[in-house]
Parts: sequence; C-alpha cells; structure tokens
Amino acid sequence: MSEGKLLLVEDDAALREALLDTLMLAQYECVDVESAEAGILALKEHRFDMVISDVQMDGIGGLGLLNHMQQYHPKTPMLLMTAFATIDHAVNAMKLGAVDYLAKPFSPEVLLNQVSRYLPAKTTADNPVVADEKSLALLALAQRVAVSDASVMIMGPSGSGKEVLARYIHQHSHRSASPFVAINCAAIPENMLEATLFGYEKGAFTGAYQACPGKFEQAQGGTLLLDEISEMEVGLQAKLLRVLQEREVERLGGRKTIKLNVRVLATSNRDLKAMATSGAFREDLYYRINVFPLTWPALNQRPADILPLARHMINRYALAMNKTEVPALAECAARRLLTHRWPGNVRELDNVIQRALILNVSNEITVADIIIDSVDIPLSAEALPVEEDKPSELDGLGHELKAQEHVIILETLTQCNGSRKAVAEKLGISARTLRYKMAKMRDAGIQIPA
Ligand SMILES: Nc1ncnc2c1ncn2[C@@H]1O[C@H](COP(=O)(O)OP(=O)(O)OP(=O)(O)O)[C@@H](O)[C@H]1O
Repeated sequence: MSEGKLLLVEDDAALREALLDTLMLAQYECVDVESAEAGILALKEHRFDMVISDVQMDGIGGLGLLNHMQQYHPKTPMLLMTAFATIDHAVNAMKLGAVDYLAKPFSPEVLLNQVSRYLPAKTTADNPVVADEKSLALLALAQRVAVSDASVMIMGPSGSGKEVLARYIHQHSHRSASPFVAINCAAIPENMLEATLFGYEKGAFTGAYQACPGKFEQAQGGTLLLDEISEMEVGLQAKLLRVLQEREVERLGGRKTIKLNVRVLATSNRDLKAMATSGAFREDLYYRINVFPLTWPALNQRPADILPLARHMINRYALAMNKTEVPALAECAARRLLTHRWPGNVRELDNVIQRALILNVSNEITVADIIIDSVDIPLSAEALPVEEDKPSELDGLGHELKAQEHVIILETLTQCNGSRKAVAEKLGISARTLRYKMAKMRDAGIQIPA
C-alpha cells in the first residue's frame, strides 16, 4: 500500500469498522471519518482517489458532501451508501454526480466490486487482490497467523496464488524487514537441492570452487518458502526435518553448525496428507510444517475475485505497456471472464488479460479481445446440459444466451443481497421459475450464495 487514497464517511461506528477491515484487507489504504463535515476537513489535508459515504448522517450528510465534492473535487468518484428505503435519494444523487450507490445491507464483495470499478487496488509488488468472501476470510486468517511464528502450509491448485500468500504472510510478520527467500523444490535438480538449501564449503563436491551459504542462511532472521515441497525426495526430507528440529544447519563439507532463526513456509498443490499416509512424504515432516494449514480455493470457487483481479491486471499491464489510457472492461468481456472455468486459476487469468491488452486498440476491452485457449467447457454451458434442456423450460433461449443466464442470476443475487424475491422481481420471472433455474444450477455444481 502507498499513500491514503480512499475516504470512508460513515456515522455508524460498527459498520465503519467492518467496511474499513474489508477495504484494508483488499489492500486499499483508507482514512475513515464519522461525518460529512469531518470528511471535508480530511479532503483539505489529503488527496483522495475515491470517496465512499453514507447518505443519512447528522449535519450536512452525504448529499452535502456530494455538493462539496462537485464544487471542489469534481473528478474524484463518490460512491454513496444508503438504506434500501431511500434508494430514490441515491438515484437522484447520481444525477448530481455520484458515480454509484450501494443499498444497505451489502456484502463485502459487492462493495469491493464497486470500488474496483473506479479504483483498482494499489498493491505493493505481489500483494493479493481479493474481493470474494472466501478469499477475504483466508486473508484475515493469514494476517492473524502471520504475527505468530508458526510454520504454515499453503495449499491450493496450481496458479491459485500460493506464493503471493506466502509473501503476504512474510510482509505481515515481525520478520518483514528481514529477507524473504523462496526456493522451488521441483525446479532444482535433485542432486543440487541439498547444497542449495544447506549451503556448502569449498571443495565439498566437484565444482564447489568456493564456499556458498544455503537458502536457510540467506533467510536468516526472515522467512524461507519451500515451494512445491511435495517434490522433495524422501532422503532429503529426513535431513530437512533434522534442520527444522535442531534449528541449526551444517553446510555440506563443513564442520561448523550455524544457529538458525528462520520461519519456514511451504506450498503444495498435491494432497500432502494423502502422500504422508501412503509413505510418499514423511509423516513427521508433514506434521512439522503443517502447524497451520491455509488453502486457496480454485478461482472458480471464488467468482467475486475474478473481476477485481482482472481490473487490477488491466491497470498493471496498461502501465507496463505504456498505454496512454487504461482501458475499461466492457460488460460483454466481464461476462466472458465470469463464465470461464479457469483451470489455470489466477495465472491463466493473468495471461488472458495480458493478451487482451496486446490486442486491444480502443479505450475498452471487449469480448473480442478475450482469447481463452485452455481446453475447457464454459461454466454456464456445462451448467445447463443440452440433453436436459426442454425448450419450454428454457424460454426458448439460444445456447449463448443460456450460458449468460446463470451469470445474470448470480449477479442479480449479489445485487439483491441474496433475496430470491427481489431477484425474481428484478428479472421479471416468477419465484417458482427462479427456484427451478437455481436448482438446475446447483445440480450442475454452481455454488449459489445463501
Ligand atoms: N490474489 C492475487 N492477487 C494478485 N495477483 C495474484 C493473486 N493470486 C495470484 N496472482 C498472480 O498469479 C500468478 C500465479 O500466482 P502464484 O505464483 O502465487 O501461484 P501458485 O499457486 O504459487 O502457483 P504454482 O502452484 O504454479 O507455483 C502470479 O503472477 C501472481 O502474481
């Protein structure tokens, strides 16, 4: 995070704190105040990229603040929060220049999705961008684990962000000023891994022309990430266990023991517990490193992360490609991203966005710029198997439209904070039809928010 960029104005202290937690976990830096008047003072002291404000407050309230913004900061987007009953006011406020409104109560992901439209999360290097409730909960847990000195095992499918989470834990630990050293156990030839981890003295083996400290020593005082630890051969696992137990290391060919003060994190995209049970991974080492397990779900299990991540990447790569303007993400492109299954998780999304920016020549990324090359069935096409589709039940929708239908239902559910009644009304279908469609979606494995 860099400077203060977001001003939060809310008079309800408990809600303000909850919103602040959500925004800060998503890497936004915020200043929070309890009234519109205090907001005006804060605007004099800091430069903000966005203001989020409640409408109903004592004093001049959110609309008074909007008025002030229009006069003195007309380019700064302002998002209003209002009780459902007073939405009419908010809609009028939008005519006065507010960019959007949120009807209370709203879920954290709805807030983050709105904010990311106007203010992509500013992250230092590799800080995780999150908006889905599952990811927010994981990050909150990671923050709490970070301050302990426990060994952490990070699991999750390939490309889900395990290394990003490991760096996050390091950055939030008391070791953050010391080194973070990562070693990919799968990428280093087996016969070199031991020397790379523990270091060696001159002449320890052919080619050891000079002494070299190992990764453990390099991480002294800080954190060592053993990436893809499942790929380490069993003999070396025993040596690693000894180092972790004794908290000291001996370089290959050396006689001196070096005391270690290193926190160890490990990642795996395989089921390490099953490997430990079958003997492919040492059980004692498994329990040593698995003091605190954290798991990233696959990207398709946390769909609310997709668009904020995409917008963050668009921002990042547009800057890196020296584009004069950061293109917006068109609705059709957003839908395409939401209907893909993402077998390659965040890494695949990252590639798709890079490609889109290379292709894009306008100020908007459209579905034509979204080239997905993984052999994959789109989420919603699979969700509605052709043989089960009875024309009468499908309202005559064509294939492409059918694929969109689930996205629309999911989006509307989020907008209506899960109220089935409101969704049916908004979509102009009966509650019974909505129930039927949602049952079909559930059968097809689509998670429907409660
Ligand atoms: N939440 C996130 N926010 C921003 N970028 C992310 C996030 N998660 C992943 N990435 C990006 O996606 C890519 C893959 O992430 P990372 O290398 O951490 O995944 P991984 O699970 O460790 O992958 P592997 O299992 O293949 O080692 C990286 O470019 C990373 O910066």
